[in-house]
Amino acid sequence: MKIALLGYGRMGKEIEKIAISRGHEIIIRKELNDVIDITLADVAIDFSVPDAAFNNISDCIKKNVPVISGTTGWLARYAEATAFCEQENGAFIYASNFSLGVNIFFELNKQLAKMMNSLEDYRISLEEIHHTKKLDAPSGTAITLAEGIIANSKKENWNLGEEISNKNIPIIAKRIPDVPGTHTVWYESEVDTIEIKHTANSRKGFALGAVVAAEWILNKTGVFSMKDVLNIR
Ligand SMILES: NC(=O)C1=CN([C@@H]2O[C@H](COP(=O)(O)OP(=O)(O)OC[C@H]3O[C@@H](n4cnc5c(N)ncnc54)[C@H](O)[C@@H]3O)[C@@H](O)[C@H]2O)C=CC1
Ligand SMILES: O=C(O)C1=N[C@H](C(=O)O)C[C@H](O)C1
Repeated sequence: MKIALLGYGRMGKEIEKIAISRGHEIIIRKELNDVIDITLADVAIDFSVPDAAFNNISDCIKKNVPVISGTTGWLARYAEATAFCEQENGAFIYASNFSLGVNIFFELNKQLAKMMNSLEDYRISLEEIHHTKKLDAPSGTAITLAEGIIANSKKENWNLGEEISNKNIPIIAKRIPDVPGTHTVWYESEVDTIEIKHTANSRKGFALGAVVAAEWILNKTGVFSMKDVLNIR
């Protein structure tokens, strides 16, 4: 496949290595306001910055190039992007986290939320730890985890910080140099604690998942998720 990388930072470079090792070619490495001809690519992979993701994605959809996006922090415009994709008969996947391990962790988190739903003695909280260069907080992955709990419990919303009520899920965001991404969900009572945790050891798992998604979306139209790509049911 001929791949356009929209964003050639830490993730763009990691994706390039994996893509080449799987026999693909990187034909575009877009940074900032570079002018590119996206139609030269079979597929585009966007790991850019929150302010750029929506325009990068809509440009691909407009020009009929399937697009994978892992950029976080732009989700206020996600519904607009999916509506545009449906309207234009495009192909689009967004995932807050492309690693296989985290996508399994998402399902575990939903199951645990269902099991804990009626146990009122447990206080829930979420923590995400990332490197100090990360622009957004909380992480996209922490938001997906919180949404998974909300869909399967009496919780109604999440908030950044330690504030706790019956209805909310507090998300603590920590920034520590060089941490690729660690997410923990806690249920704490007076007598014990249940903890589920995912630790990324490097960015390789995110990059591999993004390339696998790019291979999968070729010749498809529609809005998909990593659940579709990985066939998780
Ligand atoms: N979904 C996932 O599995 C993962 C998502 N991420 C997310 O991916 C994004 C990128 O992460 P990193 O590579 O670590 O950041 P980075 O800061 O190393 O790279 C972002 C790059 O985007 C470039 N950029 C700025 N404006 C642009 C534009 N208009 N078009 C194209 N590129 C532009 C920047 O110059 C920079 O090189 C972040 O939002 C991060 O949260 C990161 C890891 C995994
Ligand atoms: O910025 C990062 O690095 C990461 N961002 C994603 C997120 O916001 O969840 C995924 C991963 O945790 C790394």
